Amino acid sequence: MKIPDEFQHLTPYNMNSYTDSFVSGKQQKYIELQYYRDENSLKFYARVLFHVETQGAPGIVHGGAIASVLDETMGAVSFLNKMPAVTASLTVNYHRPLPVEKTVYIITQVEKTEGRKIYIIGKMVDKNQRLFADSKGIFVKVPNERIGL
Ligand SMILES: CCCCCCCCCCCCCCCC(=O)SCCNC(=O)CCNC(=O)[C@H](O)C(C)(C)COP(=O)(O)OP(=O)(O)OC[C@H]1O[C@@H](n2cnc3c(N)ncnc32)[C@H](O)[C@@H]1OP(=O)(O)O
Repeated sequence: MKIPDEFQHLTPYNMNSYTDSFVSGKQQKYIELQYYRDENSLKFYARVLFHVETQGAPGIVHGGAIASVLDETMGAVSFLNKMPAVTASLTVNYHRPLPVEKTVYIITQVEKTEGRKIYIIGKMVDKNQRLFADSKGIFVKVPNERIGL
């Protein structure tokens, strides 16, 4: 199935359930973000629109903004799979410049786990399946109380 069709079958995540995040919280006005869950898979999804305030070079979304959203969407997939974890390492490949004010879609998934390590991958594409960035990271499971749960 292709994005964004795939999103039509997903459950929108209640964005008011946690509103303190720098990336998705209520204080953040420059990135429009909606998360989605798929009850039947280990994937997590986001629809994202970066406003002009997130630009680095004129008209182009700052790579750090892209990395932040990928990081959180990757972290969220581990939480939702009941593996609270923190980012230990994150690699982002930027395949083409992302214009501001353009809607893109993120899919993240757990690739494998090894002890406390969770290997997570992500990708960001537009509605035509053009790849803007992809990512991989190692997240390390930590006790709930370490992250305020
Ligand atoms: C719920 C949905 C809501 C949706 C809506 C709201 C979302 C709401 C937010 C939710 C999602 C958060 C999304 C953002 C996620 C962050 O941004 S987390 C913040 C940034 N990251 C951090 O602060 C982590 C800082 N680092 C640390 O705390 C510690 O170094 C670590 C990573 C816990 C590891 O320390 P440790 O516990 O002492 O463990 P250690 O024995 O050193 O390592 C364990 C294993 O990991 C490996 N490892 C450690 N570091 C590395 C590394 N850098 N590279 C590779 N391997 C490593 C070790 O080699 C070891 O491997 P094994 O020997 O077991 O094979």
